Amino acid sequence: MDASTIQPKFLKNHNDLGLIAVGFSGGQCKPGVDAAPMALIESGLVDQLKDDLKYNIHYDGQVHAYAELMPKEDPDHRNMKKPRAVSAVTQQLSKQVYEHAKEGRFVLTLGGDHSIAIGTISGTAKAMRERLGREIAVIWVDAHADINTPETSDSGNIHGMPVAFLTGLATDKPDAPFAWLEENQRISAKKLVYIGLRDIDRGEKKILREHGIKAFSMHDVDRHGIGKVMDMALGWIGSDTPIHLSFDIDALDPMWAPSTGTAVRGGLTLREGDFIAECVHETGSLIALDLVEVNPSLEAHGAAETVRAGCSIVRCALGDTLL
Ligand SMILES: NC(=[NH2+])NCCC[C@H](N)C(=O)O
Ligand SMILES: [Mn+2]
Ligand SMILES: [Mn+2]
Repeated sequence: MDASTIQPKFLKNHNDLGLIAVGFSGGQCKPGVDAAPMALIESGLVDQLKDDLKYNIHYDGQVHAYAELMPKEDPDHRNMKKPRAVSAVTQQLSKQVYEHAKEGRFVLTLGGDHSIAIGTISGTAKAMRERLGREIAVIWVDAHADINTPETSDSGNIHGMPVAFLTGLATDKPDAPFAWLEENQRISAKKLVYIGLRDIDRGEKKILREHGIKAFSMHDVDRHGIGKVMDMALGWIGSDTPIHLSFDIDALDPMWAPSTGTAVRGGLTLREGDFIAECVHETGSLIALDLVEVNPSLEAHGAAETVRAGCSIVRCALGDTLL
């Protein structure tokens, strides 16, 4: 293994990487997803990035639980569960991501549940607008679309809503929890691409259709193969747009990643997941990666395997190659 030979197009220093460990589980109801960053790090991920892939890692050495930000009371708001906690954490995370991204560093965020993407993507979206005057594209790899609005969600879990807030399909009134999210922190629904979908709520299907959002479901992966799907996904984005990759481990089939809160059968193989990450890396446009929803406390016998799958995805996105 050696440092990647792909020249990054939108980063300042080839090998500078900002790492943020987010031990937050408040976007859904199952405890344990907050332990994922430590499990990923303990299994050697950071050392591999440093020693094998030669990244210069900027890491504060903490797993952020944001305990100091937790509200005393957090009643439901528009059917959302723990809205103030998720809002406070994502607002703070957005600033952390922005600080790294505006220095021109790659930003790697280890979650945590997928609600944290409200923080990560808003942070890179703002930084890329300010630093390069560009809008970012988002590749969302997931069994789920996570594009429920508070009103279409059955569960009220905010990890099923981040894309609605990030695209502005959902907004909050002034003084409401998500009022902090500003226009320059949002992304365009036209620059969003999904891969791996297979469990979409009825309201979400309507949203995807009505807004013409580009989505490659498992049906498309079966029909075309992952190679063709990646060509189409990256073709849609084009070669001059910074890419934020948000990877939910439940995109993988539970055979490879059983330890996750909302597992759905019929998913990607581990190789297909790695291949997606490799292809996005090869574009040279990748500026940030989220790895979310690993929950080592679920399906405990499969936890080590799930963590290993997560590490593998991260390494591939950061330029590790088979040969
Ligand atoms: N990030 C995730 N794993 N999201 C699962 C979302 C499941 C369901 N669509 C919901 O809104 O609750
Ligand atoms: Mn999911
Ligand atoms: Mn998700």
